[in-house]
Amino acid sequence: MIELDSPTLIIAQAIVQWLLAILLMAERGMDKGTKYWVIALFIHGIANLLLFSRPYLPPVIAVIFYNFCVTTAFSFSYLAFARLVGKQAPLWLVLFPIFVMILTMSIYIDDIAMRVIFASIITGTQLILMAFILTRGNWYGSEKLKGWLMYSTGLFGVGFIVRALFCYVKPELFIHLVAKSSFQSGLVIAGMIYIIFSTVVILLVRLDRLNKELSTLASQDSLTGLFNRRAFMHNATSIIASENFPVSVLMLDLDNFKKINDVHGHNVGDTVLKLCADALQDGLKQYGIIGRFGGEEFAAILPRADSEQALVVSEKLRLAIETINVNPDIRLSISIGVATSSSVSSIEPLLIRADKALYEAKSKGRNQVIHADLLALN
Ligand SMILES: Nc1nc2c(ncn2[C@@H]2O[C@H](COP(=O)(O)OP(=O)(O)OP(=O)(O)O)[C@@H](O)[C@H]2O)c(=O)[nH]1
Repeated sequence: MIELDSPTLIIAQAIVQWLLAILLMAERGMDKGTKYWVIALFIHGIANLLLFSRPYLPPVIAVIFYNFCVTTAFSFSYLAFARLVGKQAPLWLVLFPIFVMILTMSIYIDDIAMRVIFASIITGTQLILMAFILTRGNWYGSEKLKGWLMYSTGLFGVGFIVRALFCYVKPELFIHLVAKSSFQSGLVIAGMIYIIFSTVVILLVRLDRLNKELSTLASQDSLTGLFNRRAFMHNATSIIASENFPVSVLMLDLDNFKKINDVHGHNVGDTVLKLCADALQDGLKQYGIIGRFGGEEFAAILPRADSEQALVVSEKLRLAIETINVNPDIRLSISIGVATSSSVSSIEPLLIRADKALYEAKSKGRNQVIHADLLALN
């Protein structure tokens, strides 16, 4: 039967680290942060293998190369954590601990207590820096997960610093304690739990980020960056459901856009669409939301805007399009149909009325704003 003594656990930890690394590598399109974490796991595994084989290895490999592996693995872990919050770690912060570790291990190759003190200070500092970097930048994921990852990493870091102090004050007691298998086994098990936990957190954060990217892609018009029809309808429905009355809806359509495509080409047409979308969004920012319905047609909803206010905003938008200067041969204009209501239960009737008003604006010569209420009067 396999006993849970520390050498067995150390090998088990190496296997867990390599398995986790292989599992992460199976993911398609690994991002940089995950790559760094995979490298860290692999190197940590090598370090554990060296620790396991320590009695059979020459001191240079058993001590110096082992500690080099540990520090390098934590440097890569730091890089991975920095990426989790969208930051890039400075190179010196990655290389400096490795340099100090090799130097101190070489100097104190025959002094186990000093080796433990320096190795613990370096590892502890690296872990504390890993916890600290999580407080910077932007975290995409649950705050609870961030808290757990930050505190467990920081706690491990502080644990290593305490270990250094303990070893400095009572080296003989410390070495006796470390040699005791149950204490050592406990440390290895805690390390293993931490590694599995942090790998899961890294995966969950990545999943969260991918989800956010997907939902942005699903709601955005790829050319203009405005809401697409589906997302606009969803948002407009929420605005109406919250009874932000009176509510006004605008249907907006660029005039003679086909001519721009025909004369200047599709690429210029695309540029015009982007410029117009930016101008419309800019002009509407504080009043409501806008979406691209397709082609050169847009729709906007203005919560808590009566007819008068909607007409003022629409006129502002019409003028904004007129002043766009793509090139001297292109004169832009837009026709806008407006509809207002104080008690609708869905956006569809408003869209139909605004569309009728837009049709009227087009047939009356374009480049104008017409409110649906005027149609009813005629
Ligand atoms: N460049 C570009 N053109 C597009 C895009 N989507 C639709 N179009 C073009 O937009 C043009 C719309 O033409 P029409 O519906 O006749 O409208 P119009 O020329 O603006 O005329 P009015 O609306 O009556 O003023 C068509 O030529 C479409 O090919 C796009 O994403 N990019």
